[in-house]
Amino acid sequence: MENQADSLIGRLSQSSLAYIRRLLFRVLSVGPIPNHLAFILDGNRRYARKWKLGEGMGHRAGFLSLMSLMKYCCELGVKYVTIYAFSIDNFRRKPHEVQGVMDLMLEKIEGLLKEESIVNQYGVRVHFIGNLKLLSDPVRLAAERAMKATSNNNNCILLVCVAYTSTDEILHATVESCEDKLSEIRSLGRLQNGEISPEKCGAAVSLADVEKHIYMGVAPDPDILVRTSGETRLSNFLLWQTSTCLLYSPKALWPEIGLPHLVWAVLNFQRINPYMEKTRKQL
Ligand SMILES: CC(C)=CCC/C(C)=C/CC/C(C)=C/COP(=O)(O)OP(=O)(O)O
Repeated sequence: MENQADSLIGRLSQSSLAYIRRLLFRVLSVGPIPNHLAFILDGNRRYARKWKLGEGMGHRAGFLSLMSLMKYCCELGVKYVTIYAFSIDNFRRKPHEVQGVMDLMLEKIEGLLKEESIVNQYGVRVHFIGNLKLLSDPVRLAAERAMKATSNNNNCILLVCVAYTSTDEILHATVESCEDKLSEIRSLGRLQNGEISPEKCGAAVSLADVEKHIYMGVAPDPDILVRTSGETRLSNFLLWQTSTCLLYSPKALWPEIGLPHLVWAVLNFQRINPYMEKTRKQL
């Protein structure tokens, strides 16, 4: 009886919170809503140390925050959410730590495919972005399955950057653009002696060619980049895409991030949006 009463109170408080959130989002929607939010999930290990949790528990708590935030973003009408889940440099961490994050990732990607997951409840399409060849077979295959299974969802798009760094992304896009250009030149029969200098090929490559091959080409540039734990570095994340975006670095560790941070970020975006629009037009 007591348990039933507890769960009824729990459900009621959940639904009143959801109601207050809807009202809040309606007020926020009077102003412009960002189309794309990007997050650097910093501070998971520090959170585990702060609360004397076991190793890996910080990343687990971080995943829960990610799911709540994803839900709020969908409710608010944000179309794209990008997260820096694992950088190429993170592979240099202690092997058991890398393994811990990869095991968690595999478990959570499989969880995303379940019917009751936020991805399915909110119609989220998932993209994995980065040098996916660097992932172990089970993680890469799970990522591919998730991309395929959610490919018809179009309410909101979650871009998970794994085995990603911006410099690797730019290098990869540049090489592919040069290869494209080379085969284009070859097919037009413009090669006299079968050789072309790298300088000539490079000169023929345009900005649009590179952007066609950039991993993040599936999304517009972010409007806001949030890095938690008070750090103000970009750490090789979305360098190509953040020239005009608002940066916000709350003191909260990633597992502590919540609705107030999202609301604050959106209010700041709304305050500077007229100026940002002008800068974008001048580019
Ligand atoms: C399926 C899916 C999307 C899973 C995501 C799982 C998740 C929360 C990954 C975060 C991994 C990571 C290296 C975060 C950075 O915190 P940190 O370890 O650098 O912590 P610190 O800043 O305190 O050192």
